[in-house]
Amino acid sequence: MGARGRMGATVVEAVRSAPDMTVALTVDAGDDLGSITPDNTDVAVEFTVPSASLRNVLTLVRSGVSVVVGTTGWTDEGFAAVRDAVDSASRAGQSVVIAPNYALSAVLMERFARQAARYFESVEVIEMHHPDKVDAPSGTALHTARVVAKAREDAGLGAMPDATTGDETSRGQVVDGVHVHAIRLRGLNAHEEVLLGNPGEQLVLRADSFDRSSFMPGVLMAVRSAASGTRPGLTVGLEPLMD
Ligand SMILES: NC(=O)C1=CN([C@@H]2O[C@H](COP(=O)(O)OP(=O)(O)OC[C@H]3O[C@@H](n4cnc5c(N)ncnc54)[C@H](OP(=O)(O)O)[C@@H]3O)[C@@H](O)[C@H]2O)C=CC1
Ligand SMILES: O=C(O)C1=N[C@H](C(=O)O)C[C@H](O)C1
Repeated sequence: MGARGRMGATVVEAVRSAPDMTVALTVDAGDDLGSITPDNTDVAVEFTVPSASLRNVLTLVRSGVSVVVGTTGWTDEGFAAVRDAVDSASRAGQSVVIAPNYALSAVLMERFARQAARYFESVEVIEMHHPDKVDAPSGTALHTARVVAKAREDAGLGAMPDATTGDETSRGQVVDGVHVHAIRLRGLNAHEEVLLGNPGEQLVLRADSFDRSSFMPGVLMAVRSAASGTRPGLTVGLEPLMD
């Protein structure tokens, strides 16, 4: 799904180049999703737009196909709807993987941020992307902020120091207490920094996807997992597959 888009086209080429995979169908906006069935497709890959992704995934799951999803904009309600649908699916081993970022560098950066969060007073997230991106902040930045906030909460840390008063529009979006800043700049692709601060010291974690090829090993890893049927149900994020 989304085969003519920037990510979709890159995925089509990656699957064509993979020795153990074939492209069954390419589908985009306006095409009939009903053409994708378990008879012609083991795993559908979905990179479309946040407004269409939930509907696409539910349709595919209900038709018996496993799905790997890269589209961003997912909510807890969306995850719950997909979890229910795939758990009550009739085909054994059917699965859905939804990950905001398939680049190994970004997944590892988030893991390191989770490990580090408990040791610092302050944490902020900055994401930087190409200006053709429709959503902000990025799905990855939202996910990172939630993961960091959870790690801080688990460690018993309170609110971060911030003396800002009055108009706070310059302080970014606050996600579970973590400030997230979004930059859109021609020439960039997909980049994220997590800044962690203590009195007299700073740790900067940074992941750069210079090219969409960076996402392909993770996408193919998720496709292989879904095709194997060894991890039925919903998996959120790539990290559980890497472990
Ligand atoms: N998880 C990850 O690792 C990554 C995730 N992403 C995410 O993937 C998504 C796609 O990004 P990108 O490829 O750059 O975006 P593009 O805009 O280049 O591609 C989106 C594609 O989806 C198509 N589309 C739009 N609506 C529908 C619909 N209802 N059903 C089927 N197809 C539809 C568009 O068609 P048309 O142009 O005709 O409207 C287009 O071909 C974004 O949410 C982005 O954040 C991006 C990179 C990595
Ligand atoms: O739209 C993009 O380009 C990207 N989207 C994903 C996101 O929103 O996190 C992943 C990556 O940042 C590239």
